[in-house]
Amino acid sequence: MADGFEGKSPNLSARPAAGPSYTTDITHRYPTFRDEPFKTVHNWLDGKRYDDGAEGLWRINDALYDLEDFARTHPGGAEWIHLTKVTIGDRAGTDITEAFETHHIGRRAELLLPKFFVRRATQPRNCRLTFHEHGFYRTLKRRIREQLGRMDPAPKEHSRRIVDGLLVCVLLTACLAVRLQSYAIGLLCAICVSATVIAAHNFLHQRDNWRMYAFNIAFLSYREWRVSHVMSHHLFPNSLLDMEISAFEPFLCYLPWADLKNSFQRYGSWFYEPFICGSIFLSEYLKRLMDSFSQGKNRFHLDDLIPFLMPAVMYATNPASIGVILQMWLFVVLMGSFFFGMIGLTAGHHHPKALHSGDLFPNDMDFGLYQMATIVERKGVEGSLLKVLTTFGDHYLHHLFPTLDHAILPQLNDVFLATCEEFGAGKRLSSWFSQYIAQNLQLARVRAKKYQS
Ligand code: HEM
Repeated sequence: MADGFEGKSPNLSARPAAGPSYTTDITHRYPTFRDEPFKTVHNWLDGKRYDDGAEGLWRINDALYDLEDFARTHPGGAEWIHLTKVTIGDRAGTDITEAFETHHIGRRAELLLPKFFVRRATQPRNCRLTFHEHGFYRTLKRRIREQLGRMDPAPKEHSRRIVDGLLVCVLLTACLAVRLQSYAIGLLCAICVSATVIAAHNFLHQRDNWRMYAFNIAFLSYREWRVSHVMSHHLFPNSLLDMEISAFEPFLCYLPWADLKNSFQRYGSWFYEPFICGSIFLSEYLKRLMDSFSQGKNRFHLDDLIPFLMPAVMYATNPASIGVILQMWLFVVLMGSFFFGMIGLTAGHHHPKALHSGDLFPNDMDFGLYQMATIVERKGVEGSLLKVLTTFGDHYLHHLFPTLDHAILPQLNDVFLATCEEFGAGKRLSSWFSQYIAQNLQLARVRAKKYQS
């Protein structure tokens, strides 16, 4: 099927004909559970298991593996492996090809893999993206691997110091804001909260480490983001599988599908979007609460207590009334969420020049070239690690190799740009202001475009 979907799908009658070698999304099947009212990570994982049909095992390319016993000793942490397998009815197992390819730059994982081989898969992969040996992604990965051997790892320490410093700033400004009952300092605290959460995101991509918990400071969960951001958004950006698109629907509709958004959604969203941004932190927590009650399964972990660290410190250091503390805390969380949302939604994907599901692109696109086509990077932060870390900067390289610390990415830039040139893939950059305008234009866009390399 070239331009339609197997299984459930929306009305695509308004789409231009794709033709035999073009497609409008990277998967064959319309993602199961995508349109459930609660866009939870558990629904996403269940839907992916159902659609991947990995025959009860883990799939990588066209082979099936049993990683049950390996999970405990996986150097990146057991969670990654556990998240990707749980059975649902007679469909089970997950295709982890993209996760495996992007999370292991060295050859250790690849050499270990045959130990867990069970059998060849009987069905083709649901995802159309390819990893050919001499294609863009694998070529770049080989060159990055060589470059990593020559690289200076010392700057990684700067990333750690930045997150530590930001955490201290959050707690200090939170206490001061309550003591002086100053909403101006509260606003400063909110900026620090947003910066801390974004900088901590660098660490949730890596092997388990304590700084990933800083991501939970204001109600988000590093564990859930390992699904909605790492496994969904990073691996399948701007596609139907991207939770950072589906989670905002029907309020913010970034896909250019005329039949899925009315004029109010296209243009009204320009005005109500800031309120949606302000509600991201709290609504994620509420969603987990409601999911726990409705499914009768506890979705909470000990680290979900981390958001209460801020009010606890406010209370411990101030004689102010509980009412004042609660008001200030709520203000900081709402404003922190607003900054986080505005920075995140304009970081690099929602731009009319970026490829989205519904646009036309080649059927067997290289994974790396697809990633390149879905990004328009915000310029103006390069050269400052603090700015890069706190604004989702260096978006191209980070998307392609998410486990690499942002601090070392500049050392890989030359090899990256040379490989891009060789494969005719250009970096696209845009200013903060034009990125904001472009994001609104993308909300309004309904006309599909054709991919051009
Ligand atoms: C869902 C799939 C998987 C994910 C998301 C994942 C994720 C990760 C992460 C985040 C790291 C740490 C990388 C770093 O901080 O540099 C890692 C390391 C590693 N993983 Fe995985 N992994 C997956 C599957 C596998 C499989 C199937 C194997 C092998 C059978 C494997 C073997 C390894 C090895 C050997 C390392 C250490 C890499 C090194 O030292 O070079 N992983 N993985």
